[in-house]
Amino acid sequence: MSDDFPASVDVDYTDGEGESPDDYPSIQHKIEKAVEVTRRGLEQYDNPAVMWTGGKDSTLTLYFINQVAEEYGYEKPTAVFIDHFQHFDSITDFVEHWADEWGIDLVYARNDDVGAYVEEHGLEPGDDIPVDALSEHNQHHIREILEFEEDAFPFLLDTYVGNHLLKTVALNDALEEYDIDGVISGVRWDEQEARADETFFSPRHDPDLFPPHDRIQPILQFAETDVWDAFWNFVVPDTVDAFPDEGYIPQADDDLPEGVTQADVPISPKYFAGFRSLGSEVSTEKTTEEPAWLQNLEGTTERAGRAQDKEDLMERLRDLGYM
Ligand SMILES: Nc1ncnc2c1ncn2[C@@H]1O[C@H](COP(=O)(O)OS(=O)(=O)O)[C@@H](OP(=O)(O)O)[C@H]1O
Repeated sequence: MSDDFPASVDVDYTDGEGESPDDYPSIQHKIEKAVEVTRRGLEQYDNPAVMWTGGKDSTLTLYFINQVAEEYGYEKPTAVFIDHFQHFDSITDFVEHWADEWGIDLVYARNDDVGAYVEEHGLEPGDDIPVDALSEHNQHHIREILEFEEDAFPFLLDTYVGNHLLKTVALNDALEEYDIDGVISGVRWDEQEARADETFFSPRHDPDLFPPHDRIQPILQFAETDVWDAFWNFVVPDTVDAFPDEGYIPQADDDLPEGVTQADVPISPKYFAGFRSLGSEVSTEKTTEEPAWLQNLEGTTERAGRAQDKEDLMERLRDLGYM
């Protein structure tokens, strides 16, 4: 990144302040804004990276990145997948396949020190990890930054220590290793109260907490239902030759146009099987077998079962650098 970051970057940190999805009345308005933010991000940052999980939000974000990079001739940013050791198996096949298809350089960020302990002791999610078995770096985060005083913590993502070590520390280390100045992510205003006040460009400049960088958030203005609209009307028709150009919304998991299979579309099979979100194997529940986009999106919650969302946990995790 540039030596004089953030002075080298010309973005409006207040863009999006006080707004909600309703301020963008149609899918066209939402897409126009996503393209504008993505273009500015690719133009202004020396070394942006996209945070990609194979989930619908980050895959939609990556679609805008691909479009903008191809149209305006920007280099495609590296995609960072934070491997927290509790993903659904099928997710890595999915990201590897589409990274290859779209010519994306994909890297994995991991907290290797925690990973080594988990592997060596054959831990299952929920088992305890003793603090003193970890590296100084991790112990510094646990004691000084999180101010956690107990001797052990559970190997679980949706907890204060687990989420911070497995995701935020892994992310921070990757920011440093790859010298990333712009983190492009797929967070949305409507998915989590703690994200409702985010702006399209959001500073993370405190060097005591993370390597200084900005967050670039092109799809804040998409509600869950808009994400699916964008997939079936734009992303899939643009990606799959045999898919009708005017778009089509499948009414069941096998209701795909002639000549198109689930493997052809850049939508994880988990959504076809009824998952609404893909957090982790242990924290994500599905409530029905219906494909995600056909469910009662407005009347039920997208993040059923995420302990992370309880009380003020998400807010505290975000203050320390989580997405
Ligand atoms: N493990 C990992 N690796 C890379 N990038 C990640 C990761 N977790 C979150 N993100 C980024 O944040 C976006 C929103 O995440 P989620 O709300 O689905 O995650 S979570 O509920 O907090 O686990 C998410 O988009 P989606 O996963 O598509 O929703 C990513 O852009």
